[in-house]
Amino acid sequence: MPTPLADEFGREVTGVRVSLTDRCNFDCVYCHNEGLGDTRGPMDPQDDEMSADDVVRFLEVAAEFGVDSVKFTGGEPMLRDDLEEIVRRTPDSMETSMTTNGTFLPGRAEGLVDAGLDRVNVSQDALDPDAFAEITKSGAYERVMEGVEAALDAGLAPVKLNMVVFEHTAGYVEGMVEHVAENDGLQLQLIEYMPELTGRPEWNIDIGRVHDWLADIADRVEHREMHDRKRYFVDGGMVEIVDPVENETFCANCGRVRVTHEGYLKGCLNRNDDLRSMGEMTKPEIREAFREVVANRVPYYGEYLVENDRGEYEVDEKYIGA
Ligand SMILES: Nc1nc2c(ncn2[C@@H]2O[C@H](COP(=O)(O)OP(=O)(O)OP(=O)(O)O)[C@@H](O)[C@H]2O)c(=O)[nH]1
Ligand SMILES: C[S@@+](CC[C@H](N)C(=O)[O-])C[C@H]1O[C@@H](n2cnc3c(N)ncnc32)[C@H](O)[C@@H]1O
Ligand code: SF4
Ligand code: SF4
Repeated sequence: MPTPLADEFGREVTGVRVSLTDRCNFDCVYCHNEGLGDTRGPMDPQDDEMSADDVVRFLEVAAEFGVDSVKFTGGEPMLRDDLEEIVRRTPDSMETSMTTNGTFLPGRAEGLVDAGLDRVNVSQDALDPDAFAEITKSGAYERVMEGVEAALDAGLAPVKLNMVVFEHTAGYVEGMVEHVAENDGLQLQLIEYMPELTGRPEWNIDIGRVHDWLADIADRVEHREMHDRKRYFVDGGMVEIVDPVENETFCANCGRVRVTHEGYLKGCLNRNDDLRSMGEMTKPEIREAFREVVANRVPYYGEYLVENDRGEYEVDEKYIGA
């Protein structure tokens, strides 16, 4: 395996997150759409989306640089009819995973596994259909539950359930922790609500309290290398906390480059001032662009944003207009 590229903060890039579309059949109230804003708009295929060839060309270059995992996301990645083709053509050296709202997994999960999908995360913010409908602006609760079943039936266990923890869902955390403890093949990922790209800071809840509660009831706690995330083991279930907000340790352990649906390389979820188009690039040009994007990556909290005397984060002057 080639040695991965590292940025000047010593962060090796071993993973890529590829947004395959910014279209979506849901309209979740909190959605950051991987840093690109609103998902609302037409649901038909759009001309601005990377073709399967473009995605594969990029992944082949990333694999040459020792990137050993890819996450397909969106928008809703399963709105892409050529997803199976993309997964099939993903370099074998990469662990291939996807984050989806789950509605299209029934009928397609098995084909995706045949194509080489290794893992899936399904977003499920509550076990209550009414709360679910209110958050996602959709009535597809049953369909999502069927999607989780389809993924398990296709052999994708453990399936991670993604739950964004914010004002609307805080009351459902305990039930979700019990749910994954009681059901084999499920894990829970509690994602701190990120207000950076969506506004509405009033929806924040204190994720520290969730950590404390889990630490009290957990049999065991582990730290994952990626982002130094904590994993709590509760009654046989696994609960991981994703807490990137104002978390310098999280950013210091961040080793992933993103690609937007339009084929822009993006060094950080929270930034849009470092985008670099791959457009019609040839492989040698993509290699050069990838090297540059990695070289220019900086931890968002702690470097791009620094804490001032009042305890607020502000952009370090050296990055303004850079
Ligand atoms: N700020 C920030 N948030 C992230 C990062 N990675 C994941 N997140 C948040 O966590 C959400 C869920 O991530 P997923 O796409 O399900 O997957 P993951 O947790 O990154 O990866 P796995 O656990 O390996 O499946 C993202 O949409 C973000 O909201 C990151 O590098 N930075
Ligand atoms: C943008 S979605 C794309 C994939 C797919 N449509 C889905 O919902 O799983 C990826 C993940 O980001 C999470 N997410 C979206 N907006 C967020 C926010 N403001 N804060 C924290 N997580 C967020 C979602 O819950 C989902 O798990
Ligand atoms: S399903 Fe995913 S992409 Fe769609 S609105 Fe919800 S979080 Fe955003
Ligand atoms: S640097 Fe921080 S905010 Fe940016 S993608 Fe990495 S973990 Fe997320």
